[in-house]
Parts: sequence; structure tokens; C-alpha cells
Amino acid sequence: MTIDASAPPGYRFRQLTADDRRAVTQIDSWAFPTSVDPEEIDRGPSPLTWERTVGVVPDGAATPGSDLAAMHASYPFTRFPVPGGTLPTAGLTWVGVHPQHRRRGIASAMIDLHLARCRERGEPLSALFAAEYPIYGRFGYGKAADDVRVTLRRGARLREVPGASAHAVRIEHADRERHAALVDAVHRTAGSSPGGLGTNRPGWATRESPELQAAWWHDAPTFRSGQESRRVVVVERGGEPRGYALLRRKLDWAPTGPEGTVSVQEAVALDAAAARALWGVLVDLDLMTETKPFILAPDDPLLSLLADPRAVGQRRVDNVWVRLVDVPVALAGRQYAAAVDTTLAVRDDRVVENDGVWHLRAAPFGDATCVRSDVPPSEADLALDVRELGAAYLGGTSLTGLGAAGLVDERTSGSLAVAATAFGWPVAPVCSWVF
Ligand SMILES: CC(=O)SCCNC(=O)CCNC(=O)[C@H](O)C(C)(C)COP(=O)(O)OP(=O)(O)OC[C@H]1O[C@@H](n2cnc3c(N)ncnc32)[C@H](O)[C@@H]1OP(=O)(O)O
Repeated sequence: MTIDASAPPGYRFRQLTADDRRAVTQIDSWAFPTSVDPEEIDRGPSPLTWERTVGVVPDGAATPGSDLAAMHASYPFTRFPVPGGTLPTAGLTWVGVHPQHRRRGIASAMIDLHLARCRERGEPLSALFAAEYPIYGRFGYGKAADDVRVTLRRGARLREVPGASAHAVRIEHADRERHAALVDAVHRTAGSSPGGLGTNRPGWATRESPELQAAWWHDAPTFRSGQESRRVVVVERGGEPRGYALLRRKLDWAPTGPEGTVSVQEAVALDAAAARALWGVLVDLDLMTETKPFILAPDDPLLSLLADPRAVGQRRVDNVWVRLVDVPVALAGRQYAAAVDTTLAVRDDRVVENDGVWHLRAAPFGDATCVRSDVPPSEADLALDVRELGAAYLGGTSLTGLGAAGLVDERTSGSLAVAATAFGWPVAPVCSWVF
């Protein structure tokens, strides 16, 4: 893989390897302050895929690599779920610049290198979780999904679902050898056919690489913030796992009695009865007063099963962001929820190959094609920035909503409503874990 993008004056890029682990921990804790001892961090597995990890070194650094000014990396998602399919996607991550070197264009140069490498590797998409909301729009990433955060009181009432009580429940220490295959299988099935619908959930990335797997199951006491070690709840029917939750409890004592919190890292169920069985356990653990799921899809069954959804204080938070790195491959690589035959004038000032007019044609839930069009940009049906295309790409952000905000320009009357319907998707996009 080449590094031909240029770093800002006074800096150069450096491909990092496993030997740079210490320098990576140091620059990462400059960017993301932590009280955890670097040696403790380095004792655990790194989630990084080293050939996708690049440092920035100041000119004149004593030992190249030991004195990083910045770094970034990406996770390999070979099967990132997009509406009706999967595409190779680079999960941009660990973007960090030392505070002394910030606002000199280092992050911008790193993103340009990242996008160039995505194209070299044939990855038409990049996705990320944004540390701060305002950072990534300028680089062509659009907020493509939301998730919902709630706090459930002990005993929160849930509607009944036939068959829920037929599940057996196991509550155990979470253990990679014992539970990884089960967790991965249920997670994958839930993403490819949520609720048995047969229509996939866009954005539902799996922890594909061995490095991500190792890091996911690492459970060192230093990282627990006073909580217990990780536990798993498995609900089974007929001896088959139908759902799981990974969680930690923390018990505090108030003068009035116990005040425990259940932090649910990930809860996944394959159908409504399994979801009801799982959440029934999670909201009724002894000595616990509240249960906090981490990430819920906006259409997670829990939100419909709650007798009083208002009582759980719902908050919507940005989830996955998406950047189209190769517009025609990305647009032809997903399905559409309605027939569409339209021209899109796309503006992209970072990846010039994307800039121009594209002719998109698709049958409902079928094949799509996207080719460059001779139509001048001023005569395309719709005009938008690549950032807005990224926002709409997974089907979770309405093109009409973006149009109402003046971010999509409808030049052929009626074309926006048709495109917005086609770009939508029956299942809300979400990623169940932060990468
Ligand atoms: C996918 C992920 O990894 S998310 C993690 C992102 N990392 C962090 O939040 C860690 C702490 N922050 C940092 O390390 C750095 O401040 C970074 C990476 C956010 C930015 O790095 P820099 O090298 O300072 O960015 P750079 O100089 O290229 O700035 C480019 C532009 O983005 C803007 N920008 C940079 N950071 C921010 C921010 N946090 N909020 C708003 N605007 C920002 C700059 O003002 C600049 O704008 P301009 O072009 O109009 O002048």
C-alpha cells in the first residue's frame, strides 16, 4: 500500500507496525485522555489491523515512530451491511492529533490519505463513529444513522408476547471460548434478517477481524470503572440460542437501600418473543434499580414493547457516519425500496472522481446500475453534496428532510419524493457497537 498523499509541511506519514504499539498508546492517550496506565493498555490485545494504521511524525523527531504527532487507522469490514447487500468498507478509527500539533491540517491530510487508500483497496465506502459531531461533515461524511439511549426503571412494564415464557434463560460469566460463536451467530442473523423479516439492517457491522474479536472479549479489571466483570444472559428456545445480552452490574448503597445499575453493552434478539424474554430478565435483576441499554436501533422491539416509552427518557444520538468513496460503485451496490430512474449532480471537492452527474436506475428491492451521465449538472434531477448522499445512503435519513433544509436541490419537479422513497429502507440502520 503506498503513502503518496502529502503530510503538512514539517511532518511526514509513517506506516506503523506492531512494534509501534507503545507510541500508538501514547499518541492515543494524548488525543483521548485516560487515567489507565499505558502499560496496562499495552498488556491487552490491540484492535488495530497494523497494515491499516498510519502515524504522522514531526520532521526531526529523535526516533521516528516513538514521537508521533498523530495517527489514524481503519478496521476492515469486508461485508458492511448496506440496504439489501454488503460492501467492503473501511471503518475509520483512532483519528488523533497531539494537542500541540492540532489545527495545522494534519487530520485533513490523514483523511485524504485514508480516502486514497480506500480507493486503492477497492473499498467504495468509509464509515465511522464521530468523537465530536462537527468534525467529519467537511470531509464528506454524513450522519447516516441514529440510535436511541434510554434508562429503564426496575420492573418497567413490558407488553406480553406469546411464546416469551417458553424461553430458558442462562446467566453466566461472559467468556470468549464459551460464548463468542453464539454471540457472533446471533448477531449476524439479527443483522441479516431482523425479526425474521428477510430484509437486512444497514450499518450492522460485525467484528470481523481477529484483532477486533480479541479486543472485544478482553475484560481487564482496569477498564471496568467499578463494575463487575462482564456477564452474558442467553435466552434459548428448544435448546437454540434466540438472543443474548452482554452486561455488567454495579451495586451502590443509599440510605434507602440498594441502588444498582445494569449497563447493557449489547442486547440482540432474533424475534419478538426472544426480545420480550431477554428484556424481562434485564429489567428485573435483584438489587438493581435501573437498566441502561447502550445502543438501541430506533426500531428496536424494546421501544414498542414498553408500556410507557415516555418514562424511559429517550434520547437520539448520532450513530454511524458514512462517506461514499466511490459513488457509482456505492450507489449500484445497494438496493432501493422503490423504482428509481434519476440523475444526481454530486459535488465532491475531496474525491474528484465522484464529482459530476450520475444516472441511477433501480428496480424495487432488485438490481441497481449507476453510470456517469452526459447531462450537465444544472439539468440533473437532483443536486447534492456527497455528504448528504452519505447521510441518506443507509436509508435512515430522508432526502426530503435534507431537501427541506436546502441541502438537496430538486431541479425536476417530483424527483425528490421519488428518490427519497427509493433511498429509504424498511429497517432502520444502526451499528450495535462503537468502532
Ligand atoms: C473516527 C474517529 O476516530 S473520531 C476521533 C476524532 N479524534 C478526536 O476527537 C481526538 C481529539 N481531537 C483531535 O485529535 C484533533 O483535534 C482532530 C483529529 C479532531 C482534528 O485534528 P487537526 O489536525 O487539528 O485538524 P485539521 O487541522 O486538519 O482541521 C481541519 C478543519 O477541521 C476543523 N476541526 C478540527 N477539529 C474540529 C473539532 N473538534 N470541532 C470542529 N471543527 C474541527 C478545523 O478547525 C479545521 O477547519 P478549517 O479547515 O475551516 O480551518
